[in-house]
Parts: sequence; structure tokens; C-alpha cells
Amino acid sequence: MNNMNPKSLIVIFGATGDLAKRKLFPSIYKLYQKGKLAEEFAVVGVARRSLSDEEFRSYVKQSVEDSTKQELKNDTFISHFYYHSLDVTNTASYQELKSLLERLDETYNVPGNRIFYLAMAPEFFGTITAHLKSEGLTATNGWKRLVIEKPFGHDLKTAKQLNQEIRKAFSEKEIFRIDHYLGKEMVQNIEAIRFANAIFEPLWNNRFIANIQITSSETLGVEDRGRYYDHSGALRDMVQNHMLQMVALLAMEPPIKLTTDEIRSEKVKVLRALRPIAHDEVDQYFVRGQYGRGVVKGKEVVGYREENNVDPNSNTETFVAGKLMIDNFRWAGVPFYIRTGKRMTEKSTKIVVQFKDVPMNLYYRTSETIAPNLLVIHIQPDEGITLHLNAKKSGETMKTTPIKLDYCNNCIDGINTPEAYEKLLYDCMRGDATNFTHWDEVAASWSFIDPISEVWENTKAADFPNYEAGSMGPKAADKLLQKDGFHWWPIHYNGQ
Ligand SMILES: NC(=O)C1=CN([C@@H]2O[C@H](COP(=O)(O)OP(=O)(O)OC[C@H]3O[C@@H](n4cnc5c(N)ncnc54)[C@H](OP(=O)(O)O)[C@@H]3O)[C@@H](O)[C@H]2O)C=CC1
Ligand SMILES: O=C1O[C@H](COP(=O)(O)O)[C@@H](O)[C@H](O)[C@H]1O
Repeated sequence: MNNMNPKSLIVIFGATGDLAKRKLFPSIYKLYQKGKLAEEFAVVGVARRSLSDEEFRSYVKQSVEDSTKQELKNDTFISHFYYHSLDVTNTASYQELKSLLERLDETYNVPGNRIFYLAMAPEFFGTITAHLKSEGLTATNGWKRLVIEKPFGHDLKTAKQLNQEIRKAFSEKEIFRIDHYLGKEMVQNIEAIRFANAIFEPLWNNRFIANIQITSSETLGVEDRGRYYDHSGALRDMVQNHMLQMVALLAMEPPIKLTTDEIRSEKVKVLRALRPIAHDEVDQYFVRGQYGRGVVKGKEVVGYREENNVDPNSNTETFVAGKLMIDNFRWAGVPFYIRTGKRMTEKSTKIVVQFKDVPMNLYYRTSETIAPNLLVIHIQPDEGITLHLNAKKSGETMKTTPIKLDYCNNCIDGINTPEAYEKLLYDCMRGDATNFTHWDEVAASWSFIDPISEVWENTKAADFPNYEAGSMGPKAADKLLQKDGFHWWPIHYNGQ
């Protein structure tokens, strides 16, 4: 196999759904356009509705054009797409799919390499993998890989059940659990910032860091995902996966090598070192919120309980703020604050590393306070790094003034950061599982999350809705930091 241009068949279950249309087809197209896919590939879309190959191809074409905002003039790319109508619960129709895959192996000279991408509701994951095995679709001469979308279970117990089901058909090495935050350029950059710079790693511990803050705010509401979201909530939707993955990357020990196994092993250690939160401690460490009506980006929007497919008395949180403690030598005493929510002021994901104050303020006569040094990692929508320092104010005084050293990744001409899904799909084709979550990480994350969700599910939040759409969440999220003598750094802090 030419590892840089892997030959494979990609079978997408749920090919007529939102994820396939908005993310997967455009990503496959970009890989093709960049020459990262050999001509020896085919994509088979699977869903219940009846479509001909031609109809499916024009659907894929439209999705690519919507994403690139350009007409797709050449049909060669689209000709690699095929459609197979199948109800995943119907055993008989898998045989036809098997024959189609065998035929495409020959047509495209693919040596039996198969990616099964489950872009479907999670209740089908176990059924599909069982059928893939029982009907012989996984018995191939080449490699086989399973890409599985979130949510991976609803709690530790259901995640374990799901894992046992899929492990009957695929080994751990063949399972690629997607966390699309791990495909984001600046999330991947955390390792480089830490391990390729002599100036940060010596300071990266409880002697020099006061706290670390991770904010992932969204302006969108639940859109048309109310049915799923109302049973999930922000804790399961964002914290169990994306937020904890960022914590793990920030807090892990330097791995002995940048290989999949070594990185994963260090991340797992962090997740295991998270201080467990007992039921009666949840209020001390975590804050939940739900948006009411408000104005987002100048537009009036309804409250969460008025959204489609949401219970009008819903107790589901659309906002979470939390204080995480990592009980190990490096991080003892350093709070990691996280917050995420829907219908907030701005779409933004940022990490702020706040360093401890200088031991004494020599400028006390002229500058009342000295701003702490901050390292800000801008994940999205802007990508970059800002280091906030203090310098002497120009002129004769001995006053200090905050200054910034800025690096903007997506301001550099020629850098067109690939979308997370594009990178992750390519990694999967090449068999690189570094940026996918291992079962041990999933299990450790659920172990941490479960007590919090148990308390929240069993106690009605009397103050819901407790934040206005378009705000930065409930006041209690600010108090969480104030108790420790800190505050959230604004997502637009400019150091002045
Ligand atoms: N959309 C997003 O942005 C994100 C989605 N995800 C996850 O990705 C997965 C898919 O999400 P999304 O695309 O939004 O879901 P959609 O509801 O938009 O799509 C579901 C797909 O499944 C097909 N389907 C449903 N039932 C069957 C069946 N019995 N047999 C065969 N096909 C069936 C549907 O097609 P048909 O009706 O024709 O059968 C459709 O193609 C979910 O796990 C979700 O949590 C994760 C992150 C983001
Ligand atoms: O996984 C999810 O992520 C999105 C936010 O992703 P982003 O890349 O736009 O930051 C979130 O909207 C969704 O609810 C959640 O399922």
C-alpha cells in the first residue's frame, strides 16, 4: 500500500444525513483535490431512502459545491460515489452490499481495504457492526477500520456495553472513535507549543501556573437536534469528550515519543488523575445553565424550552462551567476551569494559561498592579497564540504596560487550514489513530462525568432558564472562579 495515497473503499452509513452532507463529502473532495486520495478509491453511501447512483452523485456534488461555493466542473470525482439503499436492521440486505463492495474492489483495484464510517444515530452502532461481521463484510483480504461518531454511550455503563458489542467485530486497533476537536489545527498545536519550545515546559507546572481556563462558546442553539440534545445536555455533548480531551493534552506529561500509544498513555494518566467529584460536591465544582430568550448577534432568539423537540419543562443544561483538579505532582493545587455553552455571546474556543504573579511588585510606586502573564491559545475561529507580557511604558516614567506577542496561524498567506474531518479521515485511511480516542480515555472520561450527570438528572434546576441567550452564561459561573480569587479572562481580552 502506498501509505500517502491509501487505496480503500469508504462505506458511509447515514450517507443522506447532516454530517455526511456538511462534513464528510466536502472533506473527501478536499483530500481528492490535494492528491491525497489515489484514483483507486470508491465511496458507498448507505441509508434507507431509495436513490439511484446518479441521484446520490448529484446530492454529493451539491454538498461539495455548497461547501466550496464553486461549481464542480469535472465529474471524475463524483463518479467514485455509489449508493446502496439498506435498512441497517435488515440482515438480508447486507449480502447485496457485500457483493457491491467486492465488485468495487475489482473495479478500482482496491486490495480489500475498507473503512466503515458510522454517521448514524448511536443506537444502531452495535447492530451495524454485528451484521458487518455475521454477513462477512469484515472478512476481507485487506485492512478494515471502523469510524464511530459520538456520542460513545450515555454513561460509563452504556459505553461499556457499546464497546463490548463493537469489539466483537473490530479490534481496538481497528476502531477509530472520532472526536473532531482532535482534528483542529490549534488543538494539535498544543503539543508543539509545549514540547517544541524550551521556554514553556519548565514553567508548565504548579510552581508557575496559577490556573488554566478553557472556553468553548457557541452562538448557535440546538438547531434541529433537540431530540438528541435534550437527552444529552452540554455535559455529555461537549465536556465528556472535547473539553476533557483538551484538558488531557494540556496536562499530560511529555510522552517519550510522539507516537499514538505513548501519547494516549499519557492522556489516560491525566484523565485518571482527575479528582473525582462526589455527589454532594457537585455544586462546589460545577455550574449548570440553560438559556432563556435573548438576542444573539443582533437577532432575537427563543429560549431553550421553546426549541423544537425540547421538553417545555426541560431540566437539560445547555451550559456547563467546572473546576477540575488534577491530583498529581505537576498539577496539585492548579485549577483547570472549563466552560461551554450554546447561545452565548460569541463563537469562540480559547485556552488561557494564567501564570502566577511575580514574587514581588517592584513597580508598586508607579503601577498599582502588574497584569499576570497569559499564554492564550486561540483554537477557533481565529487560530493562533498570544503571549501577554508586561513592558515599560515609553517615556521617563517607570510605569509598566501590558504588551502582546501575537502569532496568527490563519492570517498567514497560503495557510488554508484543513478542516478537522478532512485531517481525521486522512489519518484513518493511513491507519494513524493518534487523534482518535482510545477506549481507556472514553472510560476514564465517563467515570469522571457520571456522578455529575447523576446529580443533575435527579435534581430539578429551579432557576432554569438562568442565562439570557447572547450572554456568557449564568452568574454562578463567574462566582466559581471568584471563590478562588480568579476571574474568566474575556474571550476578547486585548491586554489593556
Ligand atoms: N450533524 C453533526 O454536525 C454531528 C453529528 N454527529 C453524530 O453523527 C451521527 C449522524 O448524525 P447526523 O448526520 O446529524 O444524523 P441525521 O439524522 O442527519 O442522519 C441520519 C442518517 O441515518 C440514516 N438512517 C436512519 N435510520 C436508518 C436505518 N434504520 N437504516 C439505514 N439508515 C438509516 C438516515 O437516512 P434515511 O432516513 O434515508 O435512512 C440518515 O442518512 C450521530 O451519531 C451524531 O450524533 C456528531 C457530531 C456532529
Ligand atoms: O460535537 C459537537 O460539537 C459542536 C461544536 O463543534 P465546533 O467544531 O463547531 O466547535 C457542537 O455544536 C455540537 O453540539 C456537539 O455535538
